[in-house]
This record gives sequence, C-alpha cells and structure tokens, in this order.
Amino acid sequence: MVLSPVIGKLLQKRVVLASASPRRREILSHAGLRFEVVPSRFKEKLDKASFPTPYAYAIETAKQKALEVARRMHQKDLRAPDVVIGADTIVTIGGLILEKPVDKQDAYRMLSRLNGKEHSVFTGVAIVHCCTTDAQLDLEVSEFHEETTVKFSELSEELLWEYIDSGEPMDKAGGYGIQALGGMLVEHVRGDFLNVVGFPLNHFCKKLVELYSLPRREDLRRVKHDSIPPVDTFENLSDVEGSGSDPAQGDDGGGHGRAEADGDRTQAPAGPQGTDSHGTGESPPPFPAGLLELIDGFKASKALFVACKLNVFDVLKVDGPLKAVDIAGKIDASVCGTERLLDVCVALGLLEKTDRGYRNTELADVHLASDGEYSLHSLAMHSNDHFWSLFTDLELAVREGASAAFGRKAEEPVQSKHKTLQFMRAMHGFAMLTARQVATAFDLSQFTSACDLGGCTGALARALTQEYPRLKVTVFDLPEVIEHVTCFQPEGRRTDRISFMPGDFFKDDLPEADLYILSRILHEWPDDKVCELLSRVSSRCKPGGGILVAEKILEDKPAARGSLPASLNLLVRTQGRERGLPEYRGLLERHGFRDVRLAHAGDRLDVMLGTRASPP
Ligand SMILES: Cc1cn([C@@H]2O[C@H](COP(=O)(O)OP(=O)(O)OP(=O)(O)O)[C@@H](O)[C@H]2O)c(=O)[nH]c1=O
Repeated sequence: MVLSPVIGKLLQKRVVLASASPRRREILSHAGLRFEVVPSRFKEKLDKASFPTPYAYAIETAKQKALEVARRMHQKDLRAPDVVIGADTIVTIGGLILEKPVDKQDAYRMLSRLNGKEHSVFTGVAIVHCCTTDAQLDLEVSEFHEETTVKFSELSEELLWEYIDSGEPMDKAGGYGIQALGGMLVEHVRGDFLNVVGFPLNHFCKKLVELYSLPRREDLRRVKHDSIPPVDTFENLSDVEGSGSDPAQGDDGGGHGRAEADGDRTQAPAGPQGTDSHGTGESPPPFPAGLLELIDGFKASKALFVACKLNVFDVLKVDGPLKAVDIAGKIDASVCGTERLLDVCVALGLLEKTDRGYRNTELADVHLASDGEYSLHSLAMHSNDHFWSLFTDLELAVREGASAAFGRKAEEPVQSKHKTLQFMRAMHGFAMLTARQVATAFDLSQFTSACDLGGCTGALARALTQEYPRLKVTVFDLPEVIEHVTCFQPEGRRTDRISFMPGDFFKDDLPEADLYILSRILHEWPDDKVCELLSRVSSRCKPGGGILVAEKILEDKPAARGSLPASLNLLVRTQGRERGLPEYRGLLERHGFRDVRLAHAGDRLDVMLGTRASPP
C-alpha cells in the first residue's frame, strides 16, 4: 500500500478536521496532511442503548461531529469544505462505554474499572465529502472503525490517585492517555497504538486508497446523468481510471452513505444499466442500508446462536487461534459449513481471522464462551431454544393480542432440570452485568435487611452485600430455582449475609425485611397480578421501609432500540408488559408507597425507590 500519495491527493482539497483533540491534529499533520481545524459543536449525547455495538455508537458520533461542521461551514460561507473528518474515541469494558470523565471521582471510577484488566478502545471515523450545487449542500459519508485492545497492570490506589491528580485523565476517553503518563499503566497493547491515542491513521489511509482508487458506481452514474459531477474529488483523484468495481461492496464493516443537508440519508446504488431506479433520470430514493440490515438481522442472530450451540467460542477460548478444519473436527461439523459460519462470525465482530487461524474477539471471550463470570452464552441459548420458536408466532400474537395468543402455543413452563438451569444461567448472565448499577442507583445504606423477590441466583444480592456492609439479603424464589442456586455461588466469595428461601411470592408468606426488591419481575405480569403482588409486599413492609423496583421504563419518546425486543417478547410470551413511569408510580402509590424516585442504572434498566407510608 502506498500511503503518502493518497494523503497527497487530499492536498488539493480544502480539508477540515472537525475535532478539538490536539492528538488528532498532531497525528494527521505528522502524516503530512494539510487541513484546517474546526471543532465540532455536536453534543455527544446519543442514546448508547439504541446502538447494536459500541463501535456503531462511536461511528455515529464521529459522523454527527463531522456533519455538524460541514453544515455550519456551508451556512456561514455558502461553501462547505471539500472534505470534513470527524472522529470519536471510546473505551469499552464489560459492555460499558467510557468516555471522558466528568470529574476526578469519575476518572477514579473509570480507572478502577480498567485496573488489572483488558479493555477495548474503539475510534469511529467519518470522512464527509461535501459538494455545493446551486447553494444546496450535498454530503456523502464514508465511515469505519478500528479496535485496539489494551491491558492495564494491577495498579495501587495510591498510583491511581497520583495519576488522576496529574490532571491528565480529564480530557481523555477512559480517563487515561496512553501516549503520556498513562503509558505507565499499560501492560500491553494489541492493535493500532494511534487508534488508542485518538486516530487510526493506518486504517484511515487504507480507506482513502479504497475511496480514491476506484470510481464508485454512483459517481459513474451521476457523471452520466448530471451535467456537473457532484464530487469532483473522485475523478481527479482516481488512479485506476474506468474501473467499475464498487468499494462499498468490500467495505470492512465501515459504511458508505450519503447525508443531506437537513438529515442523513444513505446513497442509492445505480439501477440496472446505470440508470436510476425510476428510469427517469431523477435521483433514486436513498439506499435503505439500515432496512436491509434489519431484513437480514435474523440471520445474524441465528449464526451467533449456532456458533454458541456448537461451542465455537469455548473451543477458541481454550485452544485458539485455530484453522477452520481443526475447529470443524473439534465441534464435529463439516469443514465447509464451519468455515462459512466462522467467516460470518468474523463479519459480525465476534471472531478475528489471523494468519494462524480464527480467534475470539474480547467480546466473545468475555460474553460468548460459556464459562466466564459475565457470560451471555446461556442467554443466547435461551433465545435460540425458547424465544426463536415463540417469535415465529409473533404474527398471531399481534393479530389476536397477547392474551389470546397466550395459552395456545404459550410458554411451556420451565420444567426440566436442563431448562431450569438454562433459564437461570440466562438470567444470571444479564444480572451479573447490571447488578452493580442497580445496587448503586440509590444509596441504600439505611437498610439493614432486604428481600429480593424472584432474586434467582443471587447476583443482585451479592452486589448489594458488597456495596452495603451492614445489609443482609434474603433471596426468595421458587423451590425449583432455589434448588440449583449453589451452582452459581462463586468460590471463596460466599457470605453469610445472603440466604436463599424457597417460596412463591403469590402464595407464601414473604420474609421480613426493611427493603423489598422486585428486579425485572413486574413486567412479567398483567396489572391484576402486579396489584396482587404489590399489595402482598405492602402489607408485609413496615412504615418507613422501602421498595426497590428495577425495570426498563417505557419513555414517551420513541422507544430505545434496546427495549423494543423486550416489549415484543412480552407479547409472545406472557401477559405482562412494559410500563411507563407514571404507571409504575401510580401502582406503587396505590399500594401505599410514597416519594417514588427514579434513577437510571445503565442503558438497560431504570430503578425506582419508594417508601412505605404509615397507614392512615
Ligand atoms: C484512550 C485515549 C484517549 N485519548 C483522547 O481522548 C479523547 C476522546 O474524546 P473524543 O470525544 O473522541 O474527542 P475530543 O477530545 O472530545 O475531541 P472532538 O473530536 O472535538 O470531539 C481524544 O481527544 C483522544 O485523543 C488520548 O489522548 N489518549 C488515550 O490513550
């Protein structure tokens, strides 16, 4: 790959870096690029839960930063620059996205989380090509991301605070700067170092080669139909005249789309014979890339489920990297089928393909192998074995409503030991990822006893006892669940402050406690059952006692993507449903709980805390 000529081609263009990051400026100017710096005013507040992956979030933020600058410059000068570059760097660990710390305590929380562990750094990059025709701004976006894995040493509290007091963490994602003092915290790095610093230069150059070496189909089409080529950049910069292949086809996970001045749109491909899809010479509708992704979404889920079921991630965690033929032997499957499945997993970001064979990404090691503390393997298996077939009845459930569909092919009760365990593992995986955030959403230190109703494996109980040294927690769940809880207690971390009690919260006496917890329980039930349960809790709870409810609360604005499948789950599964804050608040108040407060516990859950009022 020839790097400098491709950077050289940009020298003929007015290039703007839409970033205030001094590191990005330095990396790009060292590479010989000439550009202006116009920091973006885009507020980095996108809803993380609405993105399928952390890097999708970073890419979208990068894109919005660049688009904001392009539009602002166009408005101001009536002429936008030729190219605007935006980037966003995030640090991710255990499903959490860490951006820049807001204060020293926040930096401490981030660095403690990274301490002694491996994490990923993603930078999303957007390259926006601007073209102004008749004062109209036409924008075309190319985007990609790069991942680097960084391992921190075990660091003492003292060192962490010394580092925080140096002031270095404050303007850096994850609260550290690998290029300076923060380099001392790092044991090893896998991948592009500059990507951690804030800009993946190598991938950027490859992207430029891809963009500027091959004229894209849409450019050829536009040259043919429009009198003025919209982006003169490409004809001028092309090395390979007349080559008709479409680099977007070979895009390595990055996108390639078009945005309009007042909103984002994806570029339509040329219709047959290079005409637009209407055959009229007018612009075809935007290419519905997101829609096609949705249409294909079930294939991606199924590929993940099958790879989990065949234990691909377990095999690679122990023995990877391995060639397809060796993996096929270990999972007892055909070589050609295995190879295809593995390549799909690479495309989905679950595996990496190296010269030595396939290996797990960190995501797969942590969440898709079956043995990890934060494994979601059983959640994937539960979705495959249980929800997949229920969802084939979605049409019926929608036509007839939950209650009509319920009972026909309704849920088989979770009976066999295997099913119970799979269900418990599935719940446990999710609870392990959310328990700490639920436990710390409010200060619960005034309570000395709690009862977690339907607390399953005790994941939340453990987070609560770790957080509150005075608190004793009783986990109350069905006998068939309590029977298996010992499998889920981590060796060496048992505490006599947690006890497990078998029982049915609709029938049996509830244990005595200062605080009653219903975490992801109420959405499972219809209103009459919710009222029955809340009235049982209310009559057992002493005045001044508390109720803690964790649920994903429906919002008035269009629901976050993450909560949508859950609301459909409930349609095909039980008669329960998601509820909004006023409804939950009303239910709690009706059952004698006042001062209901709300806190967010990460992207997937909200927590409400109410106090039992004295009876009138
Ligand atoms: C992990 C790490 C990050 N960073 C800096 O963290 C900021 C991320 O924040 P951002 O939101 O992507 O960028 P920004 O600084 O707010 O600038 P902008 O592009 O204007 O949003 C960027 O600065 C990066 O260099 C380092 O300097 N070293 C490191 O090891």
